Amino acid sequence: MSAFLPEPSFRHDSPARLGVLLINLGTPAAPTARALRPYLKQFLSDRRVVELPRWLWALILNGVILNVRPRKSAEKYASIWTPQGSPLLVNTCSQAEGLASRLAGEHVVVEFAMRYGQPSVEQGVQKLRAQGVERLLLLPLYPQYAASSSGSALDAAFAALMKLRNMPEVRTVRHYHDHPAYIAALAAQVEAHWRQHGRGEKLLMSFHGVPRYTLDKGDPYPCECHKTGRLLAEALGLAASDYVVCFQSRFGRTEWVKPYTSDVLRELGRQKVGKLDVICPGFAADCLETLEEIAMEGKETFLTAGGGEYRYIPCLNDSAPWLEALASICREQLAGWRPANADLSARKARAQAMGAKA
Ligand SMILES: C=CC1=C(C)c2cc3[nH]c(cc4nc(cc5[nH]c(cc1n2)c(C)c5CCC(=O)O)C(CCC(=O)O)=C4C)c(C)c3C=C
Ligand SMILES: [Fe+2]
Ligand SMILES: [Fe+2]
Repeated sequence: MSAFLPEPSFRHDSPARLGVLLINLGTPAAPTARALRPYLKQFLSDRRVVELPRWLWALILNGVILNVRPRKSAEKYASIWTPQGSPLLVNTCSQAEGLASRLAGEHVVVEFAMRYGQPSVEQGVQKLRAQGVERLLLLPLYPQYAASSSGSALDAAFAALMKLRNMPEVRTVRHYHDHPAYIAALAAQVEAHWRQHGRGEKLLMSFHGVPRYTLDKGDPYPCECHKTGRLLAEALGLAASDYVVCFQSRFGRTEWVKPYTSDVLRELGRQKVGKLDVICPGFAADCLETLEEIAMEGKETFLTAGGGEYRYIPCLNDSAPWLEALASICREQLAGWRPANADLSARKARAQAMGAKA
């Protein structure tokens, strides 16, 4: 039997179609310990995510984490689950729909996939191939590059491509942390919040953390987070003392990049900050880490420490400025591929002209 997947039967002489695959992290199928276990096993077995020696990590993961964490995480997921499902899945799906409708007139098809869980990256690649996509843009939805997020998403896409006999041409967006359209969409999100609720005393920007050793080994992630923070502050006209960049979601016992969001929230509470605005610029879509850890737990930490009002600003989700930004990021990458399409339309026009003569 062939090692390669059968090719979909589309016409090879039709115009080369462009495709975009949006890739996000993934989410369990249900907010239950039963669904969390395989999801966490897949996620935490990724060697891009945990870099401990394999044998040691297998002992810790199977012996401790997978016996304890699924139940605890399931409770957290249950607190944010919507009637349509996991917020991350719902938001990513509507981003894909919004992007597809913006690019539909440009012969570009869009699918989304999840690095862990469903719909898988392999399914995403196959769906695009089945629609005749010969030029494929891979777009991990993480604005800042980390080996454990964007790197791993691209690994999964390349692994899926390895199984194809007839590979498409491929481009990747490895990050967009300083893209003007992304920064403008974030600024628009904060400004809309300010218009509704008034301006807070400080803007806290919380990014997902990574282990400190990844920075020491050359991962650019924390630097990209700081750059996003600085550019957003500039776009909003904030002074250095008006905002703070910090890192959330610490996992395990090793040191992660600092300052930790929980420590900063406690400190700002102690300082009796009256109105704190909180945004998570590193998450394109609201999810467990933003809705539970930041909007709920973070609020409690701040208020318990003596803080005043805690105002969580939603992620970009399917806001119009963000979908426009996403479409621009795609168009820039797809641009170099267009001349070939133009050739094809010229060929089509010639064929039509010849048809008209006949
Ligand atoms: C084990 C270490 C982890 C690293 C490294 C890590 C990096 C990382 N993660 C995201 C984005 C998300 N992570 C989410 C959940 C989540 N993250 C970890 C661990 C690491 N992440 C765990 C164990 C979990 C599962 C939930 C839990 O049990 O607490 C999510 C939310 C998913 C959802 O369904 O809502 C996102 C998004 C980035 C961007 C990143 C590196 C920069
Ligand atoms: Fe994570
Ligand atoms: Fe978390």
